[in-house]
Amino acid sequence: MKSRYYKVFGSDDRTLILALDHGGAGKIWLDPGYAIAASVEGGVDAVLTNYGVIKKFRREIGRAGTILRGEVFGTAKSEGNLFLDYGCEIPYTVEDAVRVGADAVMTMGLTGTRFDAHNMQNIARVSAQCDRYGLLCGAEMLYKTAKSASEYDAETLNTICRAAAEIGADFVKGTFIDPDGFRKVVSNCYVPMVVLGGSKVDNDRQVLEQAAAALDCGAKGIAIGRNLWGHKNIAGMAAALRRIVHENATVDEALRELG
Ligand SMILES: O=C(CO)COP(=O)(O)O
Repeated sequence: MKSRYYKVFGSDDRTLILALDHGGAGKIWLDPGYAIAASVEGGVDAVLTNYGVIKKFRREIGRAGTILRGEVFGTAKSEGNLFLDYGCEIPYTVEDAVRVGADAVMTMGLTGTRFDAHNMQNIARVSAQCDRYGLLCGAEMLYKTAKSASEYDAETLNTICRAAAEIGADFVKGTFIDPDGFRKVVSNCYVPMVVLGGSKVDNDRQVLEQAAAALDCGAKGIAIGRNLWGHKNIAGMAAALRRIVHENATVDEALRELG
């Protein structure tokens, strides 16, 4: 498991992850091989993606860490709300993950709905299986109710992230909130926390600033999707983020990677 840990996290215990696991949410016109190759060229540590993408684009992933998205959420054409109306299901086994060369499995810890316990049990099950095979289990911790889309106070974020660590997640992916609140959550979540990206913005500085702020509060990395694979210069953006994650560069220094 240690060697797989260091495929996902660098020797400084930090990670930059390309998140290409969105279920058809805008990326379906994208060439995954191109996005992966450019991100790896720019210096991502790991690629989080779906089973079929791993199988097809193994060459492009190359030596980067490989994180299998465990769930299949349905397509963007589904009726109903993917998160609120269905429990998460993980059709792949950890043995399947090993077979495609994954170093970790990412599970969806969607809380706040009537499927909360079901989804947490998925994490527990995958975590125990991952231990058996020496893979890491990541848990993406979200809280959504019919009323609140994804608004987090520190208490809520702390509850769900800590719960994931307690049932066996080796690292937790969560949303960045205000710095003071986030710092408390990170310090209470005794496994590494990685922050997720966010909706597409046309402002590189803003993306880099948010990454730097999260790391400054103790996050061990970032998992970034739309603002990386949706960028016109994917390799440059990955290189800029890498400077923030692994070199403690300032945002101005990192921006130079983008010309
Ligand atoms: O981690 C992520 C998805 O799994 C983050 O994706 P976005 O950056 O597009 O929000």
